[in-house]
Amino acid sequence: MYNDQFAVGRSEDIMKPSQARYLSLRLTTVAHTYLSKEMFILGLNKIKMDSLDDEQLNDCFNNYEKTMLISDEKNNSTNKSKSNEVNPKSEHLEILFKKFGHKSFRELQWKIINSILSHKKDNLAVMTTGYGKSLCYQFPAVYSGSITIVISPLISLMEDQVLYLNTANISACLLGTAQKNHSHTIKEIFEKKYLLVYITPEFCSGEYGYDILKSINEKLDVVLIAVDEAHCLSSWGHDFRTSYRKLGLLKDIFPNIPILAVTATATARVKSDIVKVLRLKNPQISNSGFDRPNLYYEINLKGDDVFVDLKQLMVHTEGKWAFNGPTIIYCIRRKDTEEICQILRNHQIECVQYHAGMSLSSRKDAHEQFVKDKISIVVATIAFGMGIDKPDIRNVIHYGCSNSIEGYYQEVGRAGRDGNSSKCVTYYDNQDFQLHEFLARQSGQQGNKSDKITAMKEFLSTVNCRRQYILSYFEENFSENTATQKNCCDNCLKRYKNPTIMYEELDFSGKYNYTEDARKFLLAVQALKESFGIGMYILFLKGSYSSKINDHVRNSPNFGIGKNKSTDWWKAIGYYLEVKKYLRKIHSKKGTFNYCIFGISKEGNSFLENSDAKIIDFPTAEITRMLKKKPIKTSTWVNNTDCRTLNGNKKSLKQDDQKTLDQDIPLKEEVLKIYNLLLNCRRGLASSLNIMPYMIAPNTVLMSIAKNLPRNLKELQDLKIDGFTEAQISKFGPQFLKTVCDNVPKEMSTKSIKEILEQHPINNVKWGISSRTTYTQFVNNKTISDIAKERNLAESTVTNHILTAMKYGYPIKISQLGVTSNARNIIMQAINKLHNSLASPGNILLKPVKDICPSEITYDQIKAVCTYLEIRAHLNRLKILYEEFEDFNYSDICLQSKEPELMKEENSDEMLCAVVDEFEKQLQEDIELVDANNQITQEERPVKRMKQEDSLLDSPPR
Ligand SMILES: Nc1ncnc2c1ncn2[C@@H]1O[C@H](COP(=O)(O)OP(=O)(O)OP(=O)(O)O)[C@@H](O)[C@H]1O
Repeated sequence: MYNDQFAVGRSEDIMKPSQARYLSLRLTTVAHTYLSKEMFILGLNKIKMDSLDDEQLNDCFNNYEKTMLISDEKNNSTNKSKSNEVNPKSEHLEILFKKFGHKSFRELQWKIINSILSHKKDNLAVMTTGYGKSLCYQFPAVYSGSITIVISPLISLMEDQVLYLNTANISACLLGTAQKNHSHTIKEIFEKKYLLVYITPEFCSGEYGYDILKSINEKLDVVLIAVDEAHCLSSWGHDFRTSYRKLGLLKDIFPNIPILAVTATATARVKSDIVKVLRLKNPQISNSGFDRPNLYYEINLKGDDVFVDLKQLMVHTEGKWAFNGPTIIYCIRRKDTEEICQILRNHQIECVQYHAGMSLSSRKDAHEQFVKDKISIVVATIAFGMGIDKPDIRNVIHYGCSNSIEGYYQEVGRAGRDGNSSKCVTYYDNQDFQLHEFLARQSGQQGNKSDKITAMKEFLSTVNCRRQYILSYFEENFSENTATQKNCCDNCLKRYKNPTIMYEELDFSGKYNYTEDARKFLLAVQALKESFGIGMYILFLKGSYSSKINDHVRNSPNFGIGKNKSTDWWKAIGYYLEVKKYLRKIHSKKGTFNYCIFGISKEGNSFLENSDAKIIDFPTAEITRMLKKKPIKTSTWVNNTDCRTLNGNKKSLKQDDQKTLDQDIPLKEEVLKIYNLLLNCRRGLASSLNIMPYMIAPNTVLMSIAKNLPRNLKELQDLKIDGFTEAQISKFGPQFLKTVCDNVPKEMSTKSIKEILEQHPINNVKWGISSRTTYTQFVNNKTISDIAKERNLAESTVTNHILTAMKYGYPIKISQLGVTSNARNIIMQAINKLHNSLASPGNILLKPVKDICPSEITYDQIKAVCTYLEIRAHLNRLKILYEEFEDFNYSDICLQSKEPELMKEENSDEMLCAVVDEFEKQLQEDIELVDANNQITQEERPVKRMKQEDSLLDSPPR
């Protein structure tokens, strides 16, 4: 049986796995040498793909992909020599900026677009949520003036895109089997009125649709066929649609037009399915990776009170609790969505409910209220899924865990599509797993789903970086060197706060010794002949009098060996042993009743047999909760390892990481005020035009306007704000400008530090010719050592010149002076330790600071930090609103004392908090002193350090 549809399940008529494996590997070898990817996949089909197990199939693809990668790299390096072809030309960038509002292409976007426009190549692109897949198929149409046909699974998604494109003056239409005005739209398509034609897969495969598409191909110029959410065509994907399966006919209709298949997630099996079903010819396969550095992952056990749990993520403002931005709360069951909605409403919190049991019109209504910013919380089952194009969702909360990492990744992927920091918080308990397992048994897909649930358990209980866990789960070539950051997940945040000194039972590296507990548990399993579920083993360990335990078992020498620990403790140990595969799960069936029992795995047996074997590992979340806390000495000098160096690999921040950190910077009250007014203005515009607010302008655009306060169209255009197209500026710019002009009195504008320091110079700053020369060279990209050599000066003299320039108001980034955030923290802690203050650092002696810092901290780094502190103190005393240096606040990230978790947890990063508190206190005292001298009342005084605004779009995940 040569199977055409290799992804249809396992055939009975199979060859032996070893045979299949041999063949597949052989084929891989042959493929490396002779075959295109398409041929390779077809070849694999012929050796009865369904006879391979997952591992074998993955091996095949991994081998193949590795070879492809190597040959791709080779090709790339040869291609790069013809570099004219590789880089976008000015005409591409012009269209990109005018029509889409972006200044440059993201790396894969251009690679794909170029291959379509220049080489008519088929493409399969796996790009993480928010990467910018749509540009890949929209740009070729706009650039070439020819049609792109886009096939997408959801009408609502297509409607949104059509609306958005039309708002941006890009002509687009939608054709679906259920659409009215068909004939009129079709007539307009043939009149060449549209560049983008969105169609449903059903329309495409119907007879009528087929004919229309055929004549489009014959009569019009088509540049590309795009298949969005392409994973839907694979039954191995998580959203299989039968209508997608028929999309192979696209190659019959458009034999010479390139196809681009895009999706956010695809395993090797799904990718092969896509290539096969769509009959892609020697496709270029691109993968953006799965990293979402702007997402913060946090996992908690459910508490006794839902509202108390949710409150942890809210802020209290104007007498009400609220999340800091649009929020989705996912529940496993419909009835949970009802309950949680009710709980929120009882606390006067507005929310809408969404699940598949609601009528279509109520679902549509709920969806609309959420995406149109009328209501900011939706409590939903996972039915609220694909098609949510809202870019500014700040929180995705799971009240009840997902049943797979794939599902979790998709669900949390809805957060932060605009690239801004967003939180993904899960509350779970063991009943969630039981529920998922029950549902898996009901669906008859127990084996596959059960493995996925186990992986989810591992993710929930891991004590390592969760971001790295996700990446290692999806990425075959994942390297543990992927940079983490202190705010990428709860585990990293905890590690950042140094957990090793927080619990008595942990060793210095924060690990727990599981050996004794694991041995006891496995002995219980052995005593009960590996025939029961976890509950029964716990009864044995606890020496229970339950009638379920018979006398024979009761007489076992190990009966009751776990009496001294609680049932919850043993449950947690049981789950740990399951996740770590010391226990093996056995699915059984009695009549129609499906159940699971646990036996001892090979690893479990070898552990039991070797009395010297030890299990020392990080504690799971459940275990951590039950550990005894240990008081922390407040005077401890915590030289925290920056989380980025977790694996001992110091890595510089990636651009996106930097972006996440930059968003942590608190904003001035005036900026927030204008920003909120602009949000209102946008809401009004959206409602009158009946479109989504983000189609008018993304939040980031409004924030940029609020920060820069343009007063006329030219000033607005000159800002060249990313994501604000020419069409949007001309349509909506005037309204935003009016909002700015009506609300910002001219004299209230903030001043640059340079302006302020010119009028109010810092005492004794001499801005001589030598300093000026150095500064000019420095801004012309010469390094400190280059300048020193060229001018025959000591490097420290050059650094002094640059610091003088800073005191004179010239914006210089502290990072340009070689001061990393870690070094800065260490120096600030040292200064605070010696001077009990950071607010008046004028008289700091450098040597004592140097003496208590690690040896790698240099005098020049200390001088730089002192200069920053000196300028800040000076500005704060003047009490004039100022625009920050580009990364002036960067040196202040650790001074955000308003981190809820940092403040909430006992024994938290005490040293840092002490620094923060001291700094704030001193600052307040200084201000009060000046106030008293100048007789200025509190009300008159402009606020310098701004409060974290509740509705702030950029508020950092903590
Ligand atoms: N080259 C670019 N430069 C800057 N921003 C970009 C660029 N390309 C896309 N974006 C922005 O990225 C965001 C996400 O784009 P898009 O909706 O196309 O992503 P996506 O990959 O389709 O995500 P999803 O899987 O969530 O639908 C949008 O706000 C878009 O404006």
